Amino acid sequence: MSLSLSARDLTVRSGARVLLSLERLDLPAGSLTGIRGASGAGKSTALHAMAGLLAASGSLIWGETDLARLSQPARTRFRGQHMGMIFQDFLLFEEMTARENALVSAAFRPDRAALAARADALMQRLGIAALADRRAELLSGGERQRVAVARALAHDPAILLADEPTASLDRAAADALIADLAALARDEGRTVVIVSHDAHVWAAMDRVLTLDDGHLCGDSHG
Ligand SMILES: Nc1ncnc2c1ncn2[C@@H]1O[C@H](COP(=O)(O)OP(=O)(O)OP(=O)(O)O)[C@@H](O)[C@H]1O
Repeated sequence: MSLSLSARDLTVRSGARVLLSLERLDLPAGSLTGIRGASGAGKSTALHAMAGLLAASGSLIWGETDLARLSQPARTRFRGQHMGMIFQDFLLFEEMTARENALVSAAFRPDRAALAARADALMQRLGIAALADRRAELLSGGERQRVAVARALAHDPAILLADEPTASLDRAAADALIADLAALARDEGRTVVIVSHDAHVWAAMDRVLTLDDGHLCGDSHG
C-alpha cells in the first residue's frame, strides 16, 4: 500500500514560540522527499510532527486518515501499522540482539512469523545477516544504522520517516545505506521523508524541501 501526505496549517508551538508552520504540504504516495535546513531550522520537529508525535494544530492527512483528529492510542496504532521511523540516535535496545531489535515493531502482531522472515530477508539485503544474533551494544555505528533500517521496515510500513540516517557513517557506508534505503523504498512504493545535511541523500530524493525558522523556504525537484 502507498499513502500520500496532505498537511494544511500544520503548526507546532512551544509556549508563544512557533517551532513549525507548514501552510501547505503535499507529498504524493510513493515519493521520496528530503528535508534540509540549518541546525535549529525545525527539521526534526517537522519529521516528528509528520509522524503525529507532537501536539500540533492543523491537519495531517496520511492517505484518508487525519492523524490530527485521532486519539493518542489511535495514532499509535496508525504508526504501528503504517509507519517506520529511524531516529537520529537509532534508539536500539542495547541488551537485545540485532534480530530482536529488528523485530520490535512486529512483536505484538499476529503475523509475527511472516514478519520475522521479512526481518531476516532485510538484514540479509542490508549485509548484516551474520550479525543477527549479536547484541546491539557490540555493533559498530554503521551496523547499528542498518539494524535501525531493518527495524523501521520489518513491519512493511507504507511510510518511512528518517532523521539523519547517514550521520556518523563514513562516505562509502553512507552511500551504500542511501542506495539501499532508496531501493527498499522504491521497490515497495513507500512514501519516504528523510531529514539530512548530506547532499548525497538529497541527490537520491525526488524532491528536497528547505526549512528556515520552522517555515518552508525552498522546494526543489530532482
Ligand atoms: N520540545 C521542544 N520544546 C521547545 N523548543 C524545542 C523543542 N524541540 C525543539 N525545540 C526548538 O525548536 C527549534 C527546531 O529544533 P529542531 O530539533 O527541529 O531543529 P533541526 O533543524 O532538526 O536541528 P538539528 O539540525 O540541529 O538537528 C530549535 O530552536 C529547538 O531549540
